[in-house]
Amino acid sequence: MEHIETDLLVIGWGKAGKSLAKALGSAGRDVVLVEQSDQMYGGGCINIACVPTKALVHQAELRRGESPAEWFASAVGKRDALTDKLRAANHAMLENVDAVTLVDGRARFVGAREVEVSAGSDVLRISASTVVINTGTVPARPDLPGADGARVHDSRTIQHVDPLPQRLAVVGGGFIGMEFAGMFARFGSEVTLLDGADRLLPGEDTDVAEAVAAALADAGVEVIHGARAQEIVDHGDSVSVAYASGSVDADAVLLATGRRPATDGLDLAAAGVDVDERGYVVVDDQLRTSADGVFAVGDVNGGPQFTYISFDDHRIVLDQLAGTGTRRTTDRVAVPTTTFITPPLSRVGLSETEARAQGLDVHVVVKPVAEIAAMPRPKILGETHGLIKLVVDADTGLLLGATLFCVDSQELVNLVALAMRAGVRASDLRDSIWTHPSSTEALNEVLAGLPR
Ligand SMILES: Cc1cc2nc3c(=O)[nH]c(=O)nc-3n(C[C@H](O)[C@H](O)[C@H](O)COP(=O)(O)OP(=O)(O)OC[C@H]3O[C@@H](n4cnc5c(N)ncnc54)[C@H](O)[C@@H]3O)c2cc1C
Ligand SMILES: NC(=O)c1ccc[n+]([C@@H]2O[C@H](COP(=O)([O-])OP(=O)(O)OC[C@H]3O[C@@H](n4cnc5c(N)ncnc54)[C@H](O)[C@@H]3O)[C@@H](O)[C@H]2O)c1
Repeated sequence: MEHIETDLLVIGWGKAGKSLAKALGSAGRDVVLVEQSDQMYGGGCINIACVPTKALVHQAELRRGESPAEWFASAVGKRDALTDKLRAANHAMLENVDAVTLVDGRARFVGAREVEVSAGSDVLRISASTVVINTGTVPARPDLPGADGARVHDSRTIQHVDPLPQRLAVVGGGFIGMEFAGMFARFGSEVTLLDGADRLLPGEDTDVAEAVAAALADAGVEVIHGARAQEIVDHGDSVSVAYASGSVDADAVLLATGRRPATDGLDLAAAGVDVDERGYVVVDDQLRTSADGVFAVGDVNGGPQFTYISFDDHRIVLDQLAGTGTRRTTDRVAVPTTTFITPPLSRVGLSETEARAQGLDVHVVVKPVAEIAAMPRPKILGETHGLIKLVVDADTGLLLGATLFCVDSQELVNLVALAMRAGVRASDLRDSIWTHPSSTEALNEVLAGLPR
């Protein structure tokens, strides 16, 4: 059996792993990166997750005319062309670094910092001074009768559903459920979203959840709350999803009920790597596992599941391998999120409910987007759903949090997050000069509601 020894072994081509491989390989350190699928070069984000789904959301928003199925098929073609291009670019990016060796196959630990990689009948043994586990997550199929039926999809397979389902039942009202529900409604499917909770976005303020529900309803999504799916029945030419108080008929079902760590067959125990009760690799605030010299980065370590968090994970590990060794996950402040419904829902910091629950003295300013006179951009784009809400510390005048449910919010939230990190006062954002017509200029008007 061939045996390779290397400085750094990366298992899985996730965002953190590829960034580490590029940085250390370019600095001349020997790196081996193992990826199990040639369809996943570059990792989940560019192949099956963030980028292709947002390409589909965009195509859905552009849809005009009377042939939903044709539009969808063409959108999927554009999606595939984009991912093919990105996958090739990602492969080239690492292939062109002399010190990086790319290995196709599935890795399995056989000892401390030692793996075997199988690709067909070939087996390769790799030992490394440092190992980085970056294997990501996979959909967590709920334990429901009928969940493995032919008409039942996860977030990956639904992107190639053929034909476009006339009726789609989406199970789960989290990030994936809401994004796909909104997208398929815009493609022309009749969408029913079943969610186990009493209302959408149970962690958000009521006015925000109501605004999101209104936008989804206007897009044609029917949301049924308190509907925890119990059984899926395939009727041959259709499918139904049963919950405690009823059932919904559909042509296809999307299960969007969360994800689980991709550690099957990795034999983490052989490396002395501990996992928690959900199977995620246990790490400290510098992403070190229980095994010396083994790190876990990205979704598999149980942290927030976002590409930019995986990217920041790479910075923390890189800092230990080639820097000062001081960077930690606890350094993260004001980390924003965006759910790509239409318009996008972006959040950073505390909600009003969270701030008040902490006993903070706050000023809250909020305005429906349609009523923000000094922000014509949503009217220009013809998308005036949503609201903008900011929570400000009454004592310091500093921003504590923001909910931006409006066009361009995936950009605007980054500016607000930076302001929070840099200690910029809300009044400075209110009094700043912003370009026109932009979405940023909403800050002039919405923050004008603060007491002077
Ligand atoms: C539908 C969807 C939409 C999303 N949209 C967004 C978004 O808009 N914005 C955002 O920030 N995040 C989004 N996310 C989350 C985001 O995709 C992940 O947080 C991100 O990809 C981080 O991944 P990672 O670094 O953990 O590794 P991944 O990108 O998951 O890569 C892990 C790699 O490891 C490989 N692998 C697994 N096991 C082995 C093994 N034993 N041997 C070899 N290789 C192995 C896998 O094939 C895979 O290529 C979305 C997720 C989904 C599912
Ligand atoms: N825009 C983005 O950044 C983005 C987009 C997609 C995914 N992601 C990441 O991927 C992760 C996984 O997304 P997800 O949507 O699968 O998980 P999630 O945890 O966000 O949501 C799962 C939802 O399913 C519901 N649920 C669970 N079992 C159910 C059942 N039997 N019947 C009805 N409802 C049920 C839960 O109440 C919850 O609302 C997210 O947490 C996020 O980190 C990010």
